[in-house]
Amino acid sequence: MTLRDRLREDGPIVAPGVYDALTASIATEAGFEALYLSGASIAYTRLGRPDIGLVSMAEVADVIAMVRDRVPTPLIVDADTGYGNALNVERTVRLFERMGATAIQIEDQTLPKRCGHLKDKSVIPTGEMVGKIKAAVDARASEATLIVARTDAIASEGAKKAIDRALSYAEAGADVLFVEAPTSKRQLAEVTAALGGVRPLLANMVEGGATPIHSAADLGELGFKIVIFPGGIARALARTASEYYASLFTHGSTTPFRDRMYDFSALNEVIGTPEMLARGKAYEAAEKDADDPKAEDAA
Ligand SMILES: C[C@](O)(C(=O)O)[C@H](CC(=O)O)C(=O)O
Repeated sequence: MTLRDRLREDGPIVAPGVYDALTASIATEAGFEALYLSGASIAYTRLGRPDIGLVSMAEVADVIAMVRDRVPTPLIVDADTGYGNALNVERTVRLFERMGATAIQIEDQTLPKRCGHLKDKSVIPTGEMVGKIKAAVDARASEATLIVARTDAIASEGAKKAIDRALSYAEAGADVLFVEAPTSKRQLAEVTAALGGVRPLLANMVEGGATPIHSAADLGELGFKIVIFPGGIARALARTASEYYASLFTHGSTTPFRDRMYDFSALNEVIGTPEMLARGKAYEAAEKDADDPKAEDAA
């Protein structure tokens, strides 16, 4: 089922953040029906830096391709501002779609953008963003590719103006609306009351961010259709990494940490080593059969 079809069915779609092929495959194995390729998590893990517009279009495209090579799970890709104006958006949408994005999210921040949960954000004029959404819709090769329009306007213009912007972006052709960083349950409900009947809505859960954390079930009841937990995995892994390195530094051994780690064979299971090696062997056997004239005669 395409993500577009799934959006017409009941129940919220929970899309956990991923930032590489390993996290994408582990999340898929856990059972999630869609994944969110988080720009923040790429910045945190690849650059060890904040989500302030440092990651380039080509770097994200690379990650999409590597995730796609590993899992077929629908992938919602964070394209930040589209890396420039409407013409940059065109190129971004074409490239990300080719690499395997299922949905592409474009936001209305000025450049350089910053994480929606940091202070001092600013937004471009509504008309300019409408042009960028139109460019995104026109640039996609397939109707199956969804365009997610995000507005960051709550912080600078308030919820009412952010909702008006989202309505304009829907009119421009956006398939999914994402009003970033409501600061209370009341504001989350204001968003769903105004926009729930217009387009499927996306809610963003950032642990310690501006929006109070709710479960996917609660957000589904409020009227959200997609719930992302974009940076949670980077926060969980960063904490594990700190504790792991501190333990190794103190003890000069990984043994005290062993019950919190996969061992060699457990990780090999996670990354599919036995299955891959078996496939390699099967190809070797096929190659040998093809070289062996007796095998050909027998066939
Ligand atoms: C959704 C988001 O754009 C992301 O990059 O994943 C971020 C999330 C985060 O910083 O944890 C955001 O701006 O909300």
